[in-house]
Amino acid sequence: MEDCKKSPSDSLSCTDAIVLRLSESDPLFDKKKKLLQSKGYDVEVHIQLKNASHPKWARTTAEAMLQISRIMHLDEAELYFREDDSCSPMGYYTQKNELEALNSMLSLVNSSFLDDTCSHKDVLQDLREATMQLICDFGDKNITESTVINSQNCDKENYLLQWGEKSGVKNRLQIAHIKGFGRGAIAVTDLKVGDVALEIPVSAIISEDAMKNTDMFPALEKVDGISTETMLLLWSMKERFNSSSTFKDYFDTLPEEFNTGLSFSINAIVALDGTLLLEELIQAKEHLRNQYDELFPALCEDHPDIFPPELYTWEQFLWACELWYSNSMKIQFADGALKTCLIPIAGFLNHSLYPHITQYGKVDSATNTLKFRMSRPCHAGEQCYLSYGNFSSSHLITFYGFMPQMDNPYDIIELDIDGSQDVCSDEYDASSGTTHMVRGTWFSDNHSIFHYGLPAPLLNHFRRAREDILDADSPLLEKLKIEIEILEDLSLTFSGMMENLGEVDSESRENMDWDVKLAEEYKNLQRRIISSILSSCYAGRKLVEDELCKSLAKDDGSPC
Ligand SMILES: C[S@@+](CC[C@H](N)C(=O)[O-])C[C@H]1O[C@@H](n2cnc3c(N)ncnc32)[C@H](O)[C@@H]1O
Repeated sequence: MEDCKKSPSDSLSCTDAIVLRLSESDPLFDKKKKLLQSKGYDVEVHIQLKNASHPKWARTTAEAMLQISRIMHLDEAELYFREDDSCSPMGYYTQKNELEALNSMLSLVNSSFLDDTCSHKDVLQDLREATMQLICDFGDKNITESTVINSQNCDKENYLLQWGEKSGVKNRLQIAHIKGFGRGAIAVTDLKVGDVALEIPVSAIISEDAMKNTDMFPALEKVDGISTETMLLLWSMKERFNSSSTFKDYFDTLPEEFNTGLSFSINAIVALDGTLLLEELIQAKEHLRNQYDELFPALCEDHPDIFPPELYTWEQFLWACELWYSNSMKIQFADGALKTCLIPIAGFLNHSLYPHITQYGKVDSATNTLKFRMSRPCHAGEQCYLSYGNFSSSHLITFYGFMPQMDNPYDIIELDIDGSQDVCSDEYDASSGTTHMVRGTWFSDNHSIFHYGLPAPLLNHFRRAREDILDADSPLLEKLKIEIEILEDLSLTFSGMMENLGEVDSESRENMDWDVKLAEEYKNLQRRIISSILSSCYAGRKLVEDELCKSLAKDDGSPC
């Protein structure tokens, strides 16, 4: 799941201003700086509280802060696909970016509020309300379908909740079986922005500390080059069968099979022919098999009492890999240490592109607990979602075994084009030197001529490649001809990709095994993305040809 990330903005508060500041340690600092500057902002923006003069100040200021905060929270792909001229002042990049941007504003306002030196509490209160209102307005525009919930009896899960209560867990979630999700967490009461849905004491978190107190640790320490994560994984393979484990109730809730891409059958792998996921899965599995072969049977032979061979088979190793990939979280502890952990109860939270909880990776040093705070409201009875990260469907299939139901803006196809030559001089230089990519063109609002719903950095890359035959003063006619060439080249590339995917499987999904079904769904998604690009190229070509025709008619007076 998602790493605990340092916020891209180091924002400050002071007595009479709120300061939004882009952190210099942000790996995308230069690109974001240019984007901010192109919109008339600096990397540090002071919001003067004493300027709050008119009744609409709070709302207008919150909206302006949001524009800045959005940019500060963009990731690489969001930055690449941003659309300047189509983005209305209140248009958002992705739902996750919007929530992060709004919540970081809220925490900034809240921390100013707690600052005793601040003499503008009434203004801050208005700003807080305006920000909360923006979160609610955004929620109203993005209503997620209510999920059919089957609240069956969950004995093992209930034991775990009881164990949690005894261990000091504070919980406002109930566990239920949800169609299409396995188990999930449901809000017991209405949860507001900022409410803590779940609070787990550090003592109830499974981290390397549990493993370091066992007789396994001294043996593992001697293994050359072994990582702490691998030690922990090997520990969990045995601990799951330990009837006196502190975490027995947690291990009892884990499934016998995880059904991630790592356990795809050969039929599912074959079904992925023509997709990049095929290669990704094969490589991931090969990597794990090599890792297993490096450790076993050697460890079992050297320490049969610590590593009983029947617990350390390849199948059990793969199960543990799937457990850690699909359920672990990277947590920053109070001493600053970053550790990969399993978190009982929090492990029931499913992923969404429009999550309720976005920031959860840092232990609160005052309480020594991990808090799962709401970034948007969740009504009683609704499923409460987490964000596992900005992952593509191929990553989610490989390591989690599912594909999001909503359109995923992180489903990108990277193109084998060298972008390092893109030394920038135009308005799109924020993306120079990056990998070029495409995604479903339905995400774009701008399908007009010279845009076509395709990413500007990609189009500009191709335009630059033809710079020797074109300059800024070239006649429109020449420019249009080049546009046609670019669209033709793109059509050719993507037609080839489409052909590689082969015919659509006509077999009914009902009769397919889970993995073949998932593989087919993934392949259909790839077809849909490529088809949208081909349609955009086709429609774009028509637009350019019409323009070309008009331009020729103007030049020689003939009718178009
Ligand atoms: C951390 S666990 C969440 C709890 C899990 N549903 C269970 O029953 O134990 C992660 C797993 O939940 C499932 N999952 C998470 N988000 C999902 C989603 N949006 N759609 C379908 N399955 C999801 C996947 O099987 C994933 O590997």
